[in-house]
Amino acid sequence: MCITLSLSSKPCIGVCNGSLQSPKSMVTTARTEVITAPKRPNTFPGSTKQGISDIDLRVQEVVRRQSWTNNLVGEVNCRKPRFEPMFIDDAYDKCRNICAEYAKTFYLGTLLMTKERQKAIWAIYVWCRRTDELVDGPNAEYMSPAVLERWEERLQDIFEGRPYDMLDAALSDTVCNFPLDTKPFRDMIEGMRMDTRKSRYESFQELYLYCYYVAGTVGLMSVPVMGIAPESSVSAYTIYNAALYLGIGNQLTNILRDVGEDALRGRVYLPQDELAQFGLTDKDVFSRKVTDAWRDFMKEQIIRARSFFNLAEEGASQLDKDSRWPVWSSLMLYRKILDAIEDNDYDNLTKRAYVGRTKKLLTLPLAYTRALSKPSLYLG
Ligand SMILES: CC(C)=CCC/C(C)=C/CC/C(C)=C/CC/C(C)=C/[C@@H]1[C@@H](COP(=O)(O)OP(=O)(O)O)[C@]1(C)CC/C=C(\C)CC/C=C(\C)CCC=C(C)C
Ligand SMILES: [Mn+2]
Repeated sequence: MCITLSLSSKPCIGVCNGSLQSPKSMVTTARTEVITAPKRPNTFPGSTKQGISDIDLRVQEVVRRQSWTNNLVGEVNCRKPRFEPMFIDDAYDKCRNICAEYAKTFYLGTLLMTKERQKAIWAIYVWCRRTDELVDGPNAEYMSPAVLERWEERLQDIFEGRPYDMLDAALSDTVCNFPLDTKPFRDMIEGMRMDTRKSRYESFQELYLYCYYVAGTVGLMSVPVMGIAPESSVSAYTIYNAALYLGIGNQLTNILRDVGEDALRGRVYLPQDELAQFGLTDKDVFSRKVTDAWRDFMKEQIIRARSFFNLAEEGASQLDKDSRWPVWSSLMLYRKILDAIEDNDYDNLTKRAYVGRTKKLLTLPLAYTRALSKPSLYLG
């Protein structure tokens, strides 16, 4: 299946008519519940040994602000367009089909969620996938700063109830049903900008920022939809952090799986200073030879990716019970990719680590069992 990206400023045929553009005033209601000040950790997982950097603080600031959106009920950020019920059902169906086609296992996980939530997650998935396709997809050669600029304007239109096409309309509807904020969406676009400008990362801090932009943001977008379990006693801030860490863990894993493929595109998403500590350079990446130094380097990278999954675990159990299964599935399946890199004796230069269908299917009931576990009282 192909996701069409229509980025010209011409209106799209048959979809964007006047009836989609009727802004309604925004109603925002704050819940009365009081959020206690989160405990401030001394170090963040992205921190260097030298301490907390500007990047950690910037990312944490976004997480803190997003955790406040969870305290909002009603039509947040909503200029509700007057969609015909059949039109909007069709729009969500299209999102559903794309999600089922591109992310089969994850799609299966969404089936347990409430109807409203699954539709919202499909709409967000499609927007993220289309954003990623701008730089990674078949039309990537047309990528330019202007394209991203236009995509960002379109995002604003989505949030203001002026969707450009059907897939956008599903997201316009979603932002009226859940307290979503534009910031993580904008930051994902910023990640695509970064990807077009940069092909090397000097340190883990730089890479951490990239991972936040392209994947941590997905975690932040997902929590307001998935919901926090009413019996959870930890702060929303802690749960949003766990979501951020799951996104980062997924992206780091993705990077480790794809080192060889990325190198063929001239890209190295590995911290240059850490490569140097193991006596390695870009040349070793491009040579596609798996040496002992490479294996030792990879072992450390895998330990770090796993540490993000460990941090995400407790947060996954704090989500609303119907939303936990897809999250546990994603966490457990991505972890298995790291195991597969080990099974390939750390050859991610010429091989793509792969989790077979049987292993995937066996993981789903295990994830389901984990999803049944109740939120613990204390998240250390
Ligand atoms: C339940 C669940 C997993 C929900 C998220 C659904 C969603 C909106 C996914 C969008 C993913 C997407 C298309 C992102 C665009 C950028 C991108 C491609 C990032 C990489 C995804 C994996 O894609 P793939 O393997 O297909 O990569 P290629 O492009 O083919 O190379 C990423 C690795 C990011 C994935 C990040 C997540 C799915 C975030 C997970 C975090 C949560 C759902 C929060 C859970 C909450 C708590 C409290 C733990
Ligand atoms: Mn991609």
